[in-house]
Amino acid sequence: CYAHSKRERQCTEMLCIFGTGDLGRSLGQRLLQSGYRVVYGSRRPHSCGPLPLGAQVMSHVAAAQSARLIFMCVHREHYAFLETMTPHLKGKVLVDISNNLKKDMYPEANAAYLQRLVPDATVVKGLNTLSAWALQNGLLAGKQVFLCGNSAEAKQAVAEMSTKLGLTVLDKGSLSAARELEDFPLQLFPEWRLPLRVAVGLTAFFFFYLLIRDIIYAYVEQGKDISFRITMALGNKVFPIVSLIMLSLCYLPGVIAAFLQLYRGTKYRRFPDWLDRWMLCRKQMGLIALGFAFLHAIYTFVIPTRYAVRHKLISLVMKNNKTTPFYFDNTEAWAQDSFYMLGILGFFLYVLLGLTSLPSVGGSLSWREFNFIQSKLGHLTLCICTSHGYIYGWNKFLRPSTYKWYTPPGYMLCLIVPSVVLVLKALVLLPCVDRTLTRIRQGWERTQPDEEMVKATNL
Ligand SMILES: NC(=O)C1=CN([C@@H]2O[C@H](COP(=O)(O)OP(=O)(O)OC[C@H]3O[C@@H](n4cnc5c(N)ncnc54)[C@H](OP(=O)(O)O)[C@@H]3O)[C@@H](O)[C@H]2O)C=CC1
Ligand SMILES: [Cu+2]
Repeated sequence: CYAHSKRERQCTEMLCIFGTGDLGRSLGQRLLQSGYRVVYGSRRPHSCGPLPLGAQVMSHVAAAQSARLIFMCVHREHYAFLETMTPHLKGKVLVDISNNLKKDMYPEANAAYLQRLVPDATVVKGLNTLSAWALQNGLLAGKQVFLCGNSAEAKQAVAEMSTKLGLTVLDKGSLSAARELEDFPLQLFPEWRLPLRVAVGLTAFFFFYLLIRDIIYAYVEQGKDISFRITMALGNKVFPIVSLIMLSLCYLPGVIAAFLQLYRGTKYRRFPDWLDRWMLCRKQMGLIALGFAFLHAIYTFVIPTRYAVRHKLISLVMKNNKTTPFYFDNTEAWAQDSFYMLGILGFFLYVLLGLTSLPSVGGSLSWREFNFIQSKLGHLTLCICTSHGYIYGWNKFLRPSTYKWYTPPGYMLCLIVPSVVLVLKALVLLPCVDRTLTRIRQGWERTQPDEEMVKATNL
């Protein structure tokens, strides 16, 4: 290659791929499209099937000699063949892309094993979160890949190549991180696990609670069979309750963290693990809350078409027609209309929050805009939805016409949790508290002159 500028030289750089399987072929095709030259190392260079146009194929040894960067697109089980050719791999950079089928399948990470087999080469672990499918279909733009390795220079070479393919590279440090990297593709929604468990737990709890309280109790006590309510009415109680609690749980760790920082007077100490984990799944909590709010909205829309509700309304009107005239009650109108108004507003804000949590939308906002929407509007949403809940409770249990001697504890719970969050948030927003917190978050104690230093310089 006689190109002069560094750029041109890179463009025609020769890269080597060991293995002509799915991943090898897709990666080679992608590299060729990005302007690299590609040579394959194969056990059977003459019968390895169709390869991307423009790629060469040779024996492993010959291929290794014509490039410095070698991608290992071979399963770990077959690495042993490298042992016989270690002299030809001296000084080469071996990129280990391999994955395993299970966690902890082998005592050491694949990359560590490779390094042990070929001690004179430099191993870089990475790109293993890519798939042959994504490579082939060009779904790479902005996708994040991880690298780790002991040689900064080798990592740099792989990172440059990855950037050229349109990938975003994240350096995970030395080769000892290989294990972690190999576990990434085996993860199953890790950040969704906790929120989903909480949601399922809450749903189950409130479902059975309401089943016993509303339906079984009515049957046992009054002999009334209202089991049809399981289908709609029960769900439309469970969903808003779970939604509201999940939304509060999404904002609770934020205020706890603020109080912890206030208490400690510093932001330089790590949060306890449980709080860390909780903070990391706030987005998922919020999205699940949005899902339940959606269900609640849909269930509410069909109420007027429900047989039981129509029947109740019609008999009410007939009863009123016969006896007393049907008065228009202003208080009633206020109670009902403000209940719906808050519900609609709350739901609208909910959706807005959900939209801005999408990476494509959130990414286009400035930090301040994002923070404004997620924190200020988020707490406003919580406030509106909680008020919606309070008015519901007032209509249902406390108004003179509907008065019941007690409010069900399950219902209270769904109001207590968000109320606590809101009160705590209000405390944090008090000017004096807010000022202290801002100072802590700006790391003010680090900017204070160190007393010892002052003394020393005075001396
Ligand atoms: N497929 C994918 O989407 C991804 C795969 N990976 C990893 O890439 C590696 C390759 O995967 P994939 O391409 O799907 O696998 P394939 O089975 O499709 O290809 C493996 C290739 O390895 C070579 N090979 C097989 N046996 C031996 C042996 N005994 N000695 C030397 N070479 C051998 C063969 O090439 P030849 O006949 O030319 O020698 C074969 O084509 C794996 O470690 C996998 O974990 C990582 C991320 C995604
Ligand atoms: Cu509602």
